[in-house]
Amino acid sequence: MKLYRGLIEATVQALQQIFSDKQQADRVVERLLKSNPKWGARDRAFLAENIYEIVRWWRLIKFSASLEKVTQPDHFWKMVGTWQIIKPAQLHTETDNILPEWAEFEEINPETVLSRYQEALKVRKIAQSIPDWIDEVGERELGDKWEKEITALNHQAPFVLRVNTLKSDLQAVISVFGEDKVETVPEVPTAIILKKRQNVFGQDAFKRGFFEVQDAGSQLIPAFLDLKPGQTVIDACAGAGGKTLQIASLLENKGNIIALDIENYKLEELQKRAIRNGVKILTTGLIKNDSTVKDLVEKADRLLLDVPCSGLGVLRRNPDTKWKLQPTFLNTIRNTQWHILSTYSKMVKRGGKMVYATCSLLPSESEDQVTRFIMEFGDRWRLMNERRTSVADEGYDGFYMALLERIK
Ligand SMILES: C[S@@+](CC[C@H](N)C(=O)[O-])C[C@H]1O[C@@H](n2cnc3c(N)ncnc32)[C@H](O)[C@@H]1O
Repeated sequence: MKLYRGLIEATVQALQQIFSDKQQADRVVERLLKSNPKWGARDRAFLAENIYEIVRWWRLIKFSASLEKVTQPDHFWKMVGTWQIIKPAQLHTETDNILPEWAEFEEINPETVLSRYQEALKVRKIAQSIPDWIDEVGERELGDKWEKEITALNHQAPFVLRVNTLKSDLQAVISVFGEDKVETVPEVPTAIILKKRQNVFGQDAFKRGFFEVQDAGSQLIPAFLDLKPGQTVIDACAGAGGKTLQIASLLENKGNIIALDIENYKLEELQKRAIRNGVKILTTGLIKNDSTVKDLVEKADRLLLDVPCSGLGVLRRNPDTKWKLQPTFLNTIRNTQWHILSTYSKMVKRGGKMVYATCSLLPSESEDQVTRFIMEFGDRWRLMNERRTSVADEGYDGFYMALLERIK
């Protein structure tokens, strides 16, 4: 595709906001597209993809561009120009890689770039474009599996919908897009993969609550809770409620859902989504201190702990996480996860069940936390089932889920 100056300027600006101003990539892209409604579908797709791919391959591009740091506007231009040169090889596309004769690209020598790129491919952490410390943690915790997972995490994620069975059904949502435009997922009966990315949020079917956007692997987590209509379910880290809404579907709108979080704006968003989804059994509660949890001791038939985590399992969707995560955050978040697991679990009734889930590939945030829990509380709890989804082998995002039963 011919490079249009306006689009490349917008790309440079967006990257400055992400890397210099530390803004979230998805928000930057969303704002950029909203503030330029006249751009056509092709330009919008080019921009979003170009920005995400540059963020994903930042370290590889920086090496190919022979840049030590990227702080000044000319560095950002060099990064964007360098990406256009290596993009066909990196993404196996047929796009040409000849740069326009713009002053900002004058100093880029394509031959040097391509030779540096070949060198980069020999070193995993540069070829896979990850910080040293993430490569080290990944290898230490996952061993041989790390390389194939991180390789898979560097591909664009599929675009997946969850059919809201409170308002619609699989066939009806498929017909909104057309049989030939979608794929289904045998293991996940409410998941539909759109073969081509598109803006679904303007669709009438979305506004009427027939579907939500949710990865198929994520849809396995509420299903893991072994839900029955009529139960009281607490979703203790509900966020904006992707999984809460699915829980309501699985309960067939019968019973009670109490959705908690420490961030009020997320619960407000959940309430809006719940109205769109036709959810009638939801109460939300802001966790301000331990008393919220104390008031709910032994109230839940089912508890979902979709705990905050490193997000390393969803790097395909949030590639900027690689650059924003700090090693110290891992320790802090493991402590938070342990606090949530060891204290929030008291909200489950005797005979009730809970699911502990993360979107991390790391056992230290997942399996190890559950092992510690069973070691400390094994007289009251038993581990019933555990599942890890593989990005490389199954194509889902990388989730961990454990189903535990309170026996006493
Ligand atoms: C992985 S996200 C949840 C995603 C959500 N369940 C969904 O499906 O969309 C983790 C959530 O935990 C919340 N959180 C962080 N610390 C918490 C705490 N101590 N207690 C409860 N929620 C917490 C965060 O605000 C965040 O919304």
